[in-house]
Amino acid sequence: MNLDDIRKQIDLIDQDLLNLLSQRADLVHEVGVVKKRDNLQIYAPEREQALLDRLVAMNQGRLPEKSIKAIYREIMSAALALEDDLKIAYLGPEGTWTHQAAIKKFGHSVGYSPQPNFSDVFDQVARRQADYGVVPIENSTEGAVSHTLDLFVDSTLHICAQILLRIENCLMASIAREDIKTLYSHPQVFGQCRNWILKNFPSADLVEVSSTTKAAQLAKEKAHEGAAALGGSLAAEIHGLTLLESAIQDRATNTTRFLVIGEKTCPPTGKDRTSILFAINDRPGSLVNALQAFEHLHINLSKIESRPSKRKDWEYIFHVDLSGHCEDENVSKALAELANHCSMVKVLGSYPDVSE
Ligand SMILES: O=C(O)C(=O)C[C@]1(C(=O)O)C=C[C@@H](O)C=C1
Repeated sequence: MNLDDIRKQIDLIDQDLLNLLSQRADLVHEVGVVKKRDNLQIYAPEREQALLDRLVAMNQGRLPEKSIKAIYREIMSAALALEDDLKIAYLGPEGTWTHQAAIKKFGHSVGYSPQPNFSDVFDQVARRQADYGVVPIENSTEGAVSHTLDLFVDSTLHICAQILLRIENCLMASIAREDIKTLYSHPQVFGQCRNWILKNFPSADLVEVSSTTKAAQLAKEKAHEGAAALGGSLAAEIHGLTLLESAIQDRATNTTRFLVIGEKTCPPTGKDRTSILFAINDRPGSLVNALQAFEHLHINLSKIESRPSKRKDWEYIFHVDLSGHCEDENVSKALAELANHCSMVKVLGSYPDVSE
């Protein structure tokens, strides 16, 4: 077959695909009407997960899993935009890793609202100026994002999904490498690239700023002072900087886990993760006793962080992630047992335990 003949066949298939997508859009519109009538959440992570799992399992063609997921991410993004004028708040400005995580989850058809800091992301969702928010919670090299953990303590919002994003940091500048005197970046990124900085720029000044996009902007504006930035390649693209070195993070697999926050949590999917926080009574053995609730019910704990309560010196709040959904029988029993040892227990949410 010659090229023209093959392209004619592709055109016919695209016509069919578009017709099918339009039929899907009509049904999605109906879903939106029902959800609004019944006051249900527009974004349904449990349904998205089930749909993706089913498509990947039934795929017998040439398309790799990654491509099927990327295509359907955008189909469902278009669906979300058709159902409602969805707005997602994230730590801006445009081009930050949080922005990229948000796009990975919600696609390109929904609206985005960059915020200057984490508390404003929480605030926008709480005041219904945004439908959902995206915030980083931990990095595989640098650990917890403590500011996010602290914001959950007084918030009424819930976690409804998680996003895992591989973070590849770069050195970017509009000057030559040998002229660099100052490095700008977000503190988390400095932490992720600590060994590389010590080896390559042991005497450079390190200046912490609120985001990697801001760092790129400053590298541009202060180029004459020897400024460069560390961050993602999108930040370099936005501010027209040259990538002088890529993949400078100390661990190749460097990954950040982000959370989607909204008014409600997510229904069970069969493979879920639950995030809780609690404060224990100040007595010997309290923490051990509290955690034994999970051992008794064979529940795996994947993470524990402690943060100062900020109410009383040397009093702590513990943040724990566990396998299972808060509606699962063993998890709800463990949470009830936990409450006997604590002055406060709060379930932040249960959500699909995706590994990408
Ligand atoms: O099934 C739903 O609840 C929908 O809103 C439809 C749909 C889809 O495109 O399939 C879109 C958005 C939701 O997050 C999940 C699925």
